[in-house]
Amino acid sequence: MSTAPKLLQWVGVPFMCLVVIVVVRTVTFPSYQTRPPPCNATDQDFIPATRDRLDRLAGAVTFRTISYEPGRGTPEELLKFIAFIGDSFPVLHSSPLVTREVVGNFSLLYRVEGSDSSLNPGLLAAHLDVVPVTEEPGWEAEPFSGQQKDGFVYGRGTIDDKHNVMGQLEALEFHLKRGHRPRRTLYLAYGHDEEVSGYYGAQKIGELLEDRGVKVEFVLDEGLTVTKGLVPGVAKKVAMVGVAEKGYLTVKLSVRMKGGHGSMPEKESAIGILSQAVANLERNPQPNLWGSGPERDLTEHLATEMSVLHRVVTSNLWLFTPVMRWVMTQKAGTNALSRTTTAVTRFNAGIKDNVIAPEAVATVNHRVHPKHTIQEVLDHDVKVINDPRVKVEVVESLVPAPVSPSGPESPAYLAIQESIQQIYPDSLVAPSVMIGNTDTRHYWNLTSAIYRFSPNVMGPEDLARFHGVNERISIGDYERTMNFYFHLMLNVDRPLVVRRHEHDGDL
Ligand SMILES: N[C@@H](Cc1ccccc1)C(=O)O
Ligand SMILES: CCCCCC(=O)O
Ligand SMILES: [Zn+2]
Ligand SMILES: [Zn+2]
Repeated sequence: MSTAPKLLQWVGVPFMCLVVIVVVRTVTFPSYQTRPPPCNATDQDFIPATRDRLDRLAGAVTFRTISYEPGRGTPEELLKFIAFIGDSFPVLHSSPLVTREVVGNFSLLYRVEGSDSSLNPGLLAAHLDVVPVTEEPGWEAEPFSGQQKDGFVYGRGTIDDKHNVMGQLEALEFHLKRGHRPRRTLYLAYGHDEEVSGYYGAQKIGELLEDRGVKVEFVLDEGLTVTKGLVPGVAKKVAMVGVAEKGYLTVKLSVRMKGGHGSMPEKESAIGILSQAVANLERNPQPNLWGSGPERDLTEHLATEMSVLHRVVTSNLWLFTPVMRWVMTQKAGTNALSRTTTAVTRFNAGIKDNVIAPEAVATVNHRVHPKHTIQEVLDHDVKVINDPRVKVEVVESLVPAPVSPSGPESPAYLAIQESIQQIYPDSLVAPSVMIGNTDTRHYWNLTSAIYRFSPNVMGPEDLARFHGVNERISIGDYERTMNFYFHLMLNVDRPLVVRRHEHDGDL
C-alpha cells in the first residue's frame, strides 16, 4: 500500500474518531442552568431606592472606617458609624425580636429571633471597615463623600462592603416594619476589621457563637458578584457564587548589604538584588492549576450557554484543558481563578539620595489556589528567586477554605441562586472560587455551607474599583442589593429542603 492511504489510515481514522467524540460530547453536554419555582412576590414586596435609603448609604460612606493593620484602625469613626446605624433603623433597633451585641468593641452581632426553633439559624455577614484611599489620582467624587452623581453613589466602601451592610439592614427594617415575624432565627454579623484579616472582629464573633454552641444552616458573606463580559464566550450575565475561597500567603523578602557613601557603590546593591528577585517572581508565575479545582465547575456550569467554539472546548475539557489554561490566563480576573496569584504589594528601601541603602524589603501577597499548598507556593518562590542573599519570611498565611456544597445537594445554595434569579432574571448562576479573602474564614466551624456573593453587577472595567479609584455602586444595583436580601430572607425562612428547580431546557 502506498504511503498516502497508509498515512490516511493511521492519521485520518483516529482524527475522525476524535471529531465524532468531540461533537457528540458537545451536543449531549448537560445544562446545569435551572429556574426556581415561580416567585409569588407582589408589587408590595419591593424596596425602592428612595432618597432616604440612598442618603443612608451615602451617610454610611462618609465615615472613614479605615483599617490599616491588625489592631490599628479608626475607632472613633467606627463608633460614629455604629451610632449612625442605630439611628438609621429605628424599627429594627426597637423590635422585641432583635438583640444587638457589640463584639470586640467595634463589631456588631444582631440576632433576629425566629419562631421555629427547629430551624437552624442563618448568618448574613458583611464588614464595617474599608481600605485606605491611595494617592492614585482620578476620583470623580471625593472618596468619603458618598456623592450621588450620574446615577451612582461614589465612595470607598460602596461595593466593599457598606452596600451589603446597609442593604441587609434596609431589607430587615422593611420586613419588620410590615410586621414580618421570621421562622428561622437570623444573625447579622458585621466585622470591623475584615480588611486586616478580622482577628479582632469576625474572629471574636465566630468564637462567641462557637462558645454558645451555635450551628448555622448557612453563611453568606461578601464575594464575587453578578458579572458581565468576564467569562469568555458567555454573553449573558453570570452570577458567581463563591463555594470556595482561595487561601493566602503573605511573604516578606529582605536583602541586607553594607551601606555607605553614594559616591562609592559596590557592583551590586540591596535594592538591585531585591529588584531582580521581584522581577523573577513576576516573570515566573506559580503553576497554572486551572481545571483541577472548583473553578472547573464554573466553566462546566456555563458550557451550554456559550458560543459554539467556546462550547466545543468547555464540553470537552478532557481534551482542551491546555487550551482553557491559556485562555483563562489572558485576563487578571480569570487568571486569578487559575493559579496562585503573586502580587508584589510593597517595596521599601533607601533613606537619602547620597546614602547606599543597607536594606531593601518587599512584600508579596499570594492568593493560594484551592489545590495548592502553602509550602508548594513558598518552594516555588525560593526556587524562582534563586538567590540566598534574599531572605524569604512568612508573615501570615491561611490554607484554602473547605469547598461548600452547591447545586442539588445544597438547599442553601439553591436558596441563594433562587434569590439571585428573582432579582436578575436574565442572569446565569454558577458556583465559583472567591479570589479574594473574607471574614468567612472565622465561621468555618459554624457550618460547611459557606457562600460568598455580593448582589451588584461588575464588568471588566469595574474590577479595578475594588480597593481602587472611583469605587461606586449604581442606584439600580443598590436597589437590587436591598431586594436580593429581602427575597433571600424570605427564601431561607422555611425548612431548606431541595425543591425541584426546572432545567432551562424543560421550560
Ligand atoms: N478581604 C481583603 C482583606 C483580607 C486579606 C487577607 C485575609 C483576609 C482579608 C482581601 O481579600 O484583600
Ligand atoms: C474581591 C472582593 C473583595 C474581597 C474581600 C475584601 O477585599 O474585603
Ligand atoms: Zn470586603
Ligand atoms: Zn476589601
